[in-house]
Amino acid sequence: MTISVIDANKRYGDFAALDNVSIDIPVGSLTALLGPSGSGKSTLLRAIAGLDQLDSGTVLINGDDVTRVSPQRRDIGFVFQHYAAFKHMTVRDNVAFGLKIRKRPKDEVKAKVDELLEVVGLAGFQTRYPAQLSGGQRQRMALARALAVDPKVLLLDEPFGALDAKVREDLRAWLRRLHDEVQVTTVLVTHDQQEALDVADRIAVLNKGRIEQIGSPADLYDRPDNKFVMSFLGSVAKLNGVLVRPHDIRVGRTPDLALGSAEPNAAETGVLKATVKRVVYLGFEVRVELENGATGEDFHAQITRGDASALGLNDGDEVYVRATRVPDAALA
Ligand SMILES: Nc1ncnc2c1ncn2[C@@H]1O[C@H](COP(=O)(O)OP(=O)(O)OP(=O)(O)O)[C@@H](O)[C@H]1O
Repeated sequence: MTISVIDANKRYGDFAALDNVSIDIPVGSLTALLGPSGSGKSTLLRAIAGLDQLDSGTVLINGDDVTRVSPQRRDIGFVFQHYAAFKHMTVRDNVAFGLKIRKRPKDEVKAKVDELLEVVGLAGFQTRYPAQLSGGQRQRMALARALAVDPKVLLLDEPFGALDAKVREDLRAWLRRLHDEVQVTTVLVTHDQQEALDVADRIAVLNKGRIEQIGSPADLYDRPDNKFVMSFLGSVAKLNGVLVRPHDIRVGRTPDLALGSAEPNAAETGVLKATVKRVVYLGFEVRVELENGATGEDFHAQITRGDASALGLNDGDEVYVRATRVPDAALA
């Protein structure tokens, strides 16, 4: 179901948690709300869920104005970072909860729960209690519970926030597959740009209660609208005041590395002197950690293994760098 938020405003005292926010979330998409702490992500999600009232603005779900409809009647599944499972209930009963209160027939409940536990990879865990699950398994149980009532919309507020990096990564991949399978319109709140790039097909970047940009991960990464989006989504280096991506930096032994190049924007940063501080081999790519000769600032360039071995870089070497590509936003 399409979700539209139109001109949403929410203030806490003088503070604008949402400042005239409008967003369309297409049916079946997995949209990430991404932004730093306090940017308004959870406030926007809670407004979509109906858990908080907006001061002004409208929320439409599939064209219906639900702005004043209670959360229970919005057909929404919700999962928070710290999911509160019913400790005294088994996994099966936790997942069945929403169906039971809707008084669905017993065999239907059992079939649905078994199917969902299969989908979330918890088949065989039916009779365990939440305390007997790992953190990642508990979050998957929470997702199964949210999906049990066939919500029109699934809202996830940092659902993997409390878990360690490896488990987060596994769950991200899993959520992506689940979403491809179930195709429920999903909105995920995260402050982790890697998570957003990894899992979402659309990302809305929030900053200070406003939406800076909405687009596909590739759009935001390659064609950011402004410096905030550029810096928030991916690493940047500052060369002569211009923001560039580390893989758009060329490293050479001599200053003439800029000559004879047809690459656009090459002149924007000019050629800078830098000192190699460390060379880190990351597999296919090599990260060259550098110190800007003019400003003393640290930055890094990401180059191929082939280029690195051709250059034969050592710590302490003096090199020259320049950008091969500068997004328009970096110059604005
Ligand atoms: N009930 C409240 N009373 C007062 N201020 C609030 C309340 N809820 C949220 N805020 C403020 O509104 C702003 C936005 O909060 P919100 O939770 O939406 O941010 P967020 O982007 O989700 O941040 P985080 O990633 O830290 O959860 C914050 O500055 C927060 O302090």
